[in-house]
Amino acid sequence: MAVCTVYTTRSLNSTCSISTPSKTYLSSHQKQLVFSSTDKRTSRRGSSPWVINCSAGDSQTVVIGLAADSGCGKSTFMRRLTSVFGGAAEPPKGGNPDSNTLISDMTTVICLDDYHSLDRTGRKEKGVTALDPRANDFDLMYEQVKALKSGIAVQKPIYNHVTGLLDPAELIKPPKILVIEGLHPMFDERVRDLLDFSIYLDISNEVKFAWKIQRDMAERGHSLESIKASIEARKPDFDAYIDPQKQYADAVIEVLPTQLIPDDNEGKVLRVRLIMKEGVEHFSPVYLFDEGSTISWIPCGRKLTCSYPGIKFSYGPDSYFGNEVSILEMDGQFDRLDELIYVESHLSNLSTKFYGEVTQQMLKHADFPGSNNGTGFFQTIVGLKIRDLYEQITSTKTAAPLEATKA
Ligand SMILES: Nc1ncnc2c1ncn2[C@@H]1O[C@H](COP(=O)(O)OP(=O)(O)OP(=O)(O)O)[C@@H](O)[C@H]1O
Ligand SMILES: O=C(CO)[C@H](O)[C@H](O)COP(=O)(O)O
Repeated sequence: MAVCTVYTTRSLNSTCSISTPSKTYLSSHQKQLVFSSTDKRTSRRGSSPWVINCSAGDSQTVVIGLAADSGCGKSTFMRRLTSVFGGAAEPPKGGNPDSNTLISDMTTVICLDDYHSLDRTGRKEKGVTALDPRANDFDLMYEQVKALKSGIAVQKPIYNHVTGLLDPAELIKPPKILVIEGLHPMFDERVRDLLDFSIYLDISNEVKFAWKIQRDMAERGHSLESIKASIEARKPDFDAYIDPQKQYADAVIEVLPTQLIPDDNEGKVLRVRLIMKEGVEHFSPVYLFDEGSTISWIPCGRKLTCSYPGIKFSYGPDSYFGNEVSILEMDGQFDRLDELIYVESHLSNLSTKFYGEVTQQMLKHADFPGSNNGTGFFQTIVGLKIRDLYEQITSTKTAAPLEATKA
């Protein structure tokens, strides 16, 4: 006898069904569907013939993908994003203290490291890195993201970064906004197709190295040689499996060394480019002064304090992996965050709810890495665009039945 429980956050008038090869079990008017059958379920990691479906109720899970290599600012970005929606993001209450999941009122952020199919020892034995698709279970990732998007809770595995082992699973309920962050959110076509919006953090090698040194030497006690060796060892797989995902992203935040200081090798002043795909549903790219024009702007004058090497903005249309894009670029850093309002007031399509909201968010998190340059600025803007996308998607869904009635 097999017993299966489906938790759904869909409305009470939604219908859930589970199809096995021999029968379809149907349940309506229930938030929790419990059923039993004599069918045998195949292993969780095998190709399961059980298909679980819930009809759309009045709730909707919007799925966002965030891809980047390790140590490239995903956690910092997530903290900025969840702050836009309000409330604190915390690990599941009473669960595994080493859980990688962060839950707030509106958002649940799951880390795709949890879909590593090989633990640290397993990878060592097989001679593969965590970036290698063979070390990850994309079938399970797809099944579970699809279930959450359909309003069904899942038992997600946990990869424990402290022990390097795969821990017992944790229950993840469908949130309003599900963020899947990690190495491979856009690698598998099936998972990619589930994303309502995708972001890639493209940190150039020079900058990645500077950040790694800062964190792993200062905070984790690693040596310079071991950091260099770890970056070199990951590079072939990074180039093969992680980097190519940027072609699918709706927005890319590219972080490069500054061009304002000739031959700069400190990596402290950054040139950051926000590459925004045109024609993405529910997403209108931000622009500077005049949409579609090519602009170069040095705002350092009476209203913005700029010490050496100053700040330079650029904006214009471009092409990226054959796609039409708009690129907003900022090279340099802010001296005074409160003056950011001057820059904000020259940008359009920011999806703010009130004048100065970007500046307010930046001031709120002035202590986060990147708050004085384009990384923090553009991450905050993307956070506001995601809020807008969520509001558009959910309002479209709730408006749809009305339209049908009218017709
Ligand atoms: N915008 C930034 N400017 C300067 N340094 C940054 C920035 N973002 C991140 N860093 C540096 O990189 C480190 C890693 O950042 P973060 O923890 O956000 O990355 P991550 O991608 O989540 O890493 P991991 O996957 O390894 O957990 C930070 O401790 C900080 O030193
Ligand atoms: O690329 C990574 C993503 O965070 C990690 O290196 C990967 O998850 C393996 O983790 P660990 O080094 O803790 O075994």
